[in-house]
Amino acid sequence: MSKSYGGSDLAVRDLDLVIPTGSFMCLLGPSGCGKTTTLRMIAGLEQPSSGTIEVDGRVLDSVERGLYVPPEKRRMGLVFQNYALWPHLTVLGNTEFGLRMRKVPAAERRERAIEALRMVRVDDAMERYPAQLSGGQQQRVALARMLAINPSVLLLDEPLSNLDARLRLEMRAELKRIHEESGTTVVFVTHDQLEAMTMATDVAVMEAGRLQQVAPPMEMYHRPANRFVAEFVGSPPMNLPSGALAESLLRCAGAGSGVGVRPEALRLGDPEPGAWQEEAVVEAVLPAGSSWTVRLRVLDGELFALSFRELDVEAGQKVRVWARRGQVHVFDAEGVRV
Ligand SMILES: Nc1ncnc2c1ncn2[C@@H]1O[C@H](COP(=O)(O)OP(=O)(O)OP(=O)(O)O)[C@@H](O)[C@H]1O
Repeated sequence: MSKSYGGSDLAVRDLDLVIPTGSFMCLLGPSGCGKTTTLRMIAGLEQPSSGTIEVDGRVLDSVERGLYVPPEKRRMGLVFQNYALWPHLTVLGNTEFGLRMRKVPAAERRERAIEALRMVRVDDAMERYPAQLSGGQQQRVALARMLAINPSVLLLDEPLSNLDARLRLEMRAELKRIHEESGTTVVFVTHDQLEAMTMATDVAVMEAGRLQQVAPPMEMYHRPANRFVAEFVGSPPMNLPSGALAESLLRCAGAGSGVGVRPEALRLGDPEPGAWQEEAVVEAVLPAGSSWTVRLRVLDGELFALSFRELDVEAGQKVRVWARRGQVHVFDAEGVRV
């Protein structure tokens, strides 16, 4: 499918994406790449300009056939970044709200709401009002409200971005658990590659409205389809040198127009036979407690190396830097990984 707003440039271009039932699919990409637009089309809040959307063999949108199913008939739950809870309703009241709208009888409503609250672990605060909850608890209630309606697909648009780092980490683990427990298909929009890597069963990377790659996180990490994905996924980002340093790497790794090597693939010291290697000067050592990042000057360029063991080097020191051949990524002139 594609989407253009009012005839302007395409916000989403020829997106062809299959989201397996029960998967946790992260739509990942920089701001403005079309993630939210994609999610809103799945929800039925926007209509595609061309193409179709199908869930379980049921066509929800088909521009060509003039078909459009409104949001409330899609059995999807949508949670935004700003998950407004009703301030005058208790946690239980908020969680029951969607079921009330769907005219579910009172007893069943209560039972389903309590079950959802138990799943997100705020069942001990059912009688409280949103103002009496922490940010993380409010977020959980917003989730419970969606889980209670038993959606076939749960759509989440950066739901963790308003939380502090500690809570975000906790909620990532929680979301993962809730997904595994509920078996619901989740589509999660984020620009945070770590969020995508840690939670998703599948990641779809987008850039400028175009899908770049769909793969399980570790596959995306080890075999990025192109330069964009290689640079976007991973922290610190992949080294993508040019000039003589790139040529040195290419001489070892194979023919291509571009080359990349992840910081953690670079080692210091005696190289293994057959490895790529060069002499380097340590420019800076950046210890971070559990890891060490080193900036190296190599030929006409620089490389960041990352180690999870303490490095016994200091600035100004000469060292040998090396990497296994198989860990050097080669790209062709179009930036596609060879
Ligand atoms: N309602 C709208 N009207 C016109 N243009 C829009 C509208 N919504 C989004 N766009 C444009 O469509 C493109 C994709 O936007 P979208 O919000 O889908 O990106 P995104 O990847 O979710 O970004 P972000 O992470 O910043 O939310 C952008 O160029 C944006 O300016």
